[in-house]
Amino acid sequence: MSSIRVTDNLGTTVNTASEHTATQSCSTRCSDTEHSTLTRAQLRRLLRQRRRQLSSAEQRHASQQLCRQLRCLPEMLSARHVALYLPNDGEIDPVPLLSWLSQRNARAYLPVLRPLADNALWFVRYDARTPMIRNRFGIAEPATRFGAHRARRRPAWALDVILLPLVGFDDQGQRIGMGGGFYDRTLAFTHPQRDAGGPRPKLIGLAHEVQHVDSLPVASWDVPLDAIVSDTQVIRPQRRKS
Ligand SMILES: Nc1nc2c(c(=O)[nH]1)N(C=O)[C@@H](CNc1ccc(C(=O)N[C@@H](CCC(=O)O)C(=O)O)cc1)CN2
Ligand SMILES: Nc1ncnc2c1ncn2[C@@H]1O[C@H](COP(=O)(O)OP(=O)(O)OP(=O)(O)O)[C@@H](O)[C@H]1O
Repeated sequence: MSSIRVTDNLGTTVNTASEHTATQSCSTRCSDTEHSTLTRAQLRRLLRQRRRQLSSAEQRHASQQLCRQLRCLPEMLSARHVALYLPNDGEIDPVPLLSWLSQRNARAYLPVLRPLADNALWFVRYDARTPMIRNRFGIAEPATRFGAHRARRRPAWALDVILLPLVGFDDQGQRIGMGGGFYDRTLAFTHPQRDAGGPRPKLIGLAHEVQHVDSLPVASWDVPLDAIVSDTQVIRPQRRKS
């Protein structure tokens, strides 16, 4: 079984022993050597815990740094239709972009859990007048009845940029999300094995730098990202071959 060594910027070392397990030990910054086996679910829990532990001041600063970098990306500068998200569970906050998008006459969209329980997303137009509800995970989203009108949403292929919330990411552009597969299902048409060359949005993952690990296991359904932006850097992964 191959083992991938994963070191993150907190000094935690994770060796992924297979697609589903990872071995974690503390290196330089930890005094003791602790070994444990991490499943994908455990890694998700660890990284979610880290982002939740950031203080409000750290969150605010990270959000400012994130948005400063996003405002310089060519994809963002040319975008007319941009999907983002309202932060939850310590996610890095892209909301300050809303006023910038509006000044540029670009439209904003939010993910909405599709009502027919197929675990995929709609992207529904969002502004100050949009009626909101809480979805089954407690995240605010445009009301389902509002999004049910086709004119108020946009198919994923017709968006210019989708900003995706990440739970973890690596230098190769791999990501893990909340574990529902919502983005992977919705964006499966962009997968290198399915992509027929039609229009597709640029996929930009957003996360705090504390969610950065050296290497994540790849699942066959994972859609590759065009870029990842954290509070400190922009990563442009090499496009995966189909
Ligand atoms: N801000 C934000 N909005 C988003 C997402 C996201 O990741 N972030 N999503 C991205 O997909 C969708 C919602 N997906 C989610 C998937 C799982 C959980 C979650 O908290 N899962 C719990 C289990 C909850 C339960 O089963 O009742 C957990 O893992 O602890 C939350 C959102 C749509 N909107
Ligand atoms: N294109 C797809 N078609 C069907 N099932 C899928 C697809 N993509 C992902 N899934 C399923 O979704 C589940 C969760 O996938 P995964 O752990 O990769 O979620 P995630 O990437 O963390 O979540 P998200 O995509 O919402 O950010 C997996 O069990 C997988 O079988």
